[in-house]
Amino acid sequence: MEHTQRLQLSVAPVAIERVETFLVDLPTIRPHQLSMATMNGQTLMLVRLYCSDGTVGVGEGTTIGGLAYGAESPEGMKLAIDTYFAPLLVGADASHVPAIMAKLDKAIRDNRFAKCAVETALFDALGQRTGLPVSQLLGGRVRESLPVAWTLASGDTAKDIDEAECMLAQRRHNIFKLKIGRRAVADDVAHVAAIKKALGDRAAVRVDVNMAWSELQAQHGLAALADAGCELAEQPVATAEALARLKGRYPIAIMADESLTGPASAFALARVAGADVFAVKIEQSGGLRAAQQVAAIADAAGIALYGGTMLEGAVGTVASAHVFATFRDLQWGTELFGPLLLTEEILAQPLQYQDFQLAVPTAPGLGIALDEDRVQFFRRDKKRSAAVAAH
Ligand SMILES: O=C(O)C[C@H]1C=CC(=O)O1
Ligand SMILES: [Mn+2]
Repeated sequence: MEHTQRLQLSVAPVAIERVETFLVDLPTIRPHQLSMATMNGQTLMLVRLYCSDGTVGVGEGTTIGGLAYGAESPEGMKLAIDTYFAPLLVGADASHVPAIMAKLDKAIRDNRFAKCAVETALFDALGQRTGLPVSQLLGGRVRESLPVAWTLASGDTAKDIDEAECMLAQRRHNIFKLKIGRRAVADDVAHVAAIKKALGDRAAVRVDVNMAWSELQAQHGLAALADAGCELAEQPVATAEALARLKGRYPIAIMADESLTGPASAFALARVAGADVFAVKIEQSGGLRAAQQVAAIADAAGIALYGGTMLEGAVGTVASAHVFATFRDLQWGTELFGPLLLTEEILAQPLQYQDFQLAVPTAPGLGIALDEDRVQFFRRDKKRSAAVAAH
């Protein structure tokens, strides 16, 4: 009897009744300097799907520096979902996640970040409906916590060393990614070498060039970085072909980030042996299942895995954590520190970062609850109307 009831529950249609999107603006704890932008704050595009069984799924779309990193901005994602996604979602059976995503893919080109936000919300609601964490819905987790790197990007060597020492003392991070590519190659190398020398064997040091180098600059830079004890360089150059030519020439791992925009690009990069490591990002991949496909391609090609971030807030970070928890191998750990870069907590219960790891939540769905008052407070539209009312 119980079995029959469960079966009915799992096949009974549940309609998406309403789609809500809004922007949340949060300050960063310090300016975050990347080669293409300096961030003083982060904007989260949150989407909520209200379903006929009372479940409400939440998802996040976030990027770096407005349109500096990619073609989708938070404002653009909101517009796309309100105008083009919502009519396709309302009335659809919320439990049929792959079918809904196929419908969206057919009607809407690209828009990977917005699709990822919607797929996250669908899985969150499905998890609440079934009592399962998103990682279980994605096939099952193989680890309960994830190593988390921290990015040093204050723009100042001494400040970065202090920040790293602080993180080591708190046992929060012992892997550091340094953002370089803004200055002359020699200056950047000196910056990295000074940090590695100060930290020694207590920490791993990696760099992210965010495509800023020419191939010739990369030849000089990678050789010098390897000598300085830097273990990995992320996207030193822009193209897959240039990455492939650099890979294997120096004793430093080459990781692809911007070159990965979903499974097809992962396949193309694997074919030219363009990287030692893939930085898998759920938004860049176009969703949670697409990120798993990118990881499967890496596995098949003998390419190692790293769990990347678009500096998402708590919702996108937890969605990523559920996905990365399902990877068979995660040789280079993750960088799921996004919420820690923000001054404000928007969850009722903060995520658990300890002993250099992030714990993957175990409750149904994403396993998190928003602090509704704080979310409402930081909503862009609420702040505007409050300002208008004051005049
Ligand atoms: O990887 C990127 O390019 C984006 C991002 C990830 C960490 C960070 O500080 O910036
Ligand atoms: Mn990167």
